[in-house]
Amino acid sequence: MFLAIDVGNSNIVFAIHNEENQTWTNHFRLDTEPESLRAQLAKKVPLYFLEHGLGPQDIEKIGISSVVPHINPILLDYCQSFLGTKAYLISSKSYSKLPVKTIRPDEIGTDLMCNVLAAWDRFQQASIVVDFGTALTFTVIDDSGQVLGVSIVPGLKTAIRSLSSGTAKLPQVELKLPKSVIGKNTVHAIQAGILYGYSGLVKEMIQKIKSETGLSFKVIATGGLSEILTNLQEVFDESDKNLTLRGLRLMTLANT
Ligand SMILES: Nc1ncnc2c1ncn2[C@@H]1O[C@H](COP(=O)(O)OP(=O)(O)O)[C@@H](O)[C@H]1O
Ligand SMILES: CC(C)(COP(=O)(O)O)[C@@H](O)C(=O)NCCC(=O)O
Ligand SMILES: [K+]
Repeated sequence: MFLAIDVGNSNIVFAIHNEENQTWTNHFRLDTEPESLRAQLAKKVPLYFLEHGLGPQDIEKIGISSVVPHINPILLDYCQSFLGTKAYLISSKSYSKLPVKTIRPDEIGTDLMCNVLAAWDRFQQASIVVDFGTALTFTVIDDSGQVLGVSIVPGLKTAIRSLSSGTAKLPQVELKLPKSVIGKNTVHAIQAGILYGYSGLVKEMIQKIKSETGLSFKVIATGGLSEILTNLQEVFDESDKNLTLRGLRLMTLANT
């Protein structure tokens, strides 16, 4: 079995891929910044393995994508000592053998490269990957697999959190699309502004990317919050919460 570890700014996702029947069988999430990551790893991972009848011997290969560098040594050490496997950490050196290319390998997030690799594997054509994570990102590849660039805005939860923490009277609200765009109370006002505002943002970004490049794109949604904007379904050709994990696996296999 293959273990994918995707370290984002909010969550560390652990996912197991069964190489025999080619399915993702198990997922679980840890907070990226818990009190003590080492303690959580030592407690939660073994418990999860135990509950699902898994043991370290079941894990044949491990790949890690991380956009939170200080977590890396902790995870690498954990994989070696608890799982007995040296994990492959995706880096700027991981891209040379891939069908997708970037001119700024040292800067672009490894998660975004995983996303476009999985998109390419799926469609082999120009694509825009929209990732609804801590940040909301648009990663654009052309029809030769070249990354044309990335656009980044605060993610949905990040926007709501920053609005609440920057004001005296605005609460944190549930990420729920209200019926009306005109808020009738403070909670609805924030939900209307953020959720309808972000829907418009996503549509405008996709439109702009299309008109600026003149390309015809597949548009793929991913990320923990990709199902919040239910009114955007027609905008996406595909929605795949496992996109980053799929790319992470392909990139690890291409390099190990
Ligand atoms: N199934 C889910 N339901 C609700 N919220 C989720 C779910 N999965 C993830 N989230 C939340 O969505 C946000 C973005 O998650 P994720 O895409 O994993 O972000 P990142 O990659 O930046 O860590 C996080 O705040 C996370 O807690
Ligand atoms: C843009 C990101 C913060 C997204 O991270 P996430 O929302 O998944 O936690 C991450 O991909 C990153 O740190 N990228 C480096 C900058 C770049 O891609 O240009
Ligand atoms: K992510």
